[in-house]
Amino acid sequence: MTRAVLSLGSNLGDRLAHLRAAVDLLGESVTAVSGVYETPPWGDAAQPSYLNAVVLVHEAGATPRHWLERAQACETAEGRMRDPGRRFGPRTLDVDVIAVWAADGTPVVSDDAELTLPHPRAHMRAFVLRPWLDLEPRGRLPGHGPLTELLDSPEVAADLAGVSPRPELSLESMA
Ligand SMILES: Nc1ncnc2c1ncn2[C@@H]1O[C@H](COP(=O)(O)OP(=O)(O)OP(=O)(O)O)[C@@H](O)[C@H]1O
Ligand SMILES: Nc1nc2c(c(=O)[nH]1)N=C(CO)CN2
Repeated sequence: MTRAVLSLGSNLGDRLAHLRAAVDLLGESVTAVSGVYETPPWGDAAQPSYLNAVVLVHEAGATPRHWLERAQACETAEGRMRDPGRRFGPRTLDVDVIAVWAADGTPVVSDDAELTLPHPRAHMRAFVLRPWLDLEPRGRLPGHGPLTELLDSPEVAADLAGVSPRPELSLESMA
């Protein structure tokens, strides 16, 4: 069994439908789905706001690369286009692999550019940490510490002020 945290984001088209499609495609691997949050764009301000959520996934024998492939399959299914000139630009669906744990609970650490684990920018992103906190109030980002402490850091706390719950947009029924 490997366990992973995946983040979902969308700021183009029917944002909620893209998030729902990801939960649907991940299917029975999904064990928990966070609330949906409206979040200001991070890293590239000139774009629409995002809807973000986090899912927990489990699957017997799944490798870290399996989770990357599942994430990328979701993005492809939702028509994700890459603009090489705009690293943090708008997208129909972004699915990032935030962290993966081996069967014995050990976090996977990787500096491979194809799959860096934990995700190298997750600790700076209120749009990842806040939805994850819904699911694991005592959660820890491997190598960085408790979610609560990361959310309290000045940089993340400033972004957190702009992160708004959208309870009317639940993904829960999709799990
Ligand atoms: N933990 C990870 N999760 C997802 N992709 C990763 C990860 N580590 C490395 N990558 C690689 O990053 C590449 C770019 O991914 P992508 O276009 O989704 O980045 P991005 O979403 O624009 O930026 P960010 O990763 O900061 O959210 C992918 O081809 C993938 O191989
Ligand atoms: N609020 C928010 N900002 C982002 C997001 C995202 O999912 N949410 N994803 C990005 C991809 O690198 C860049 N910026």
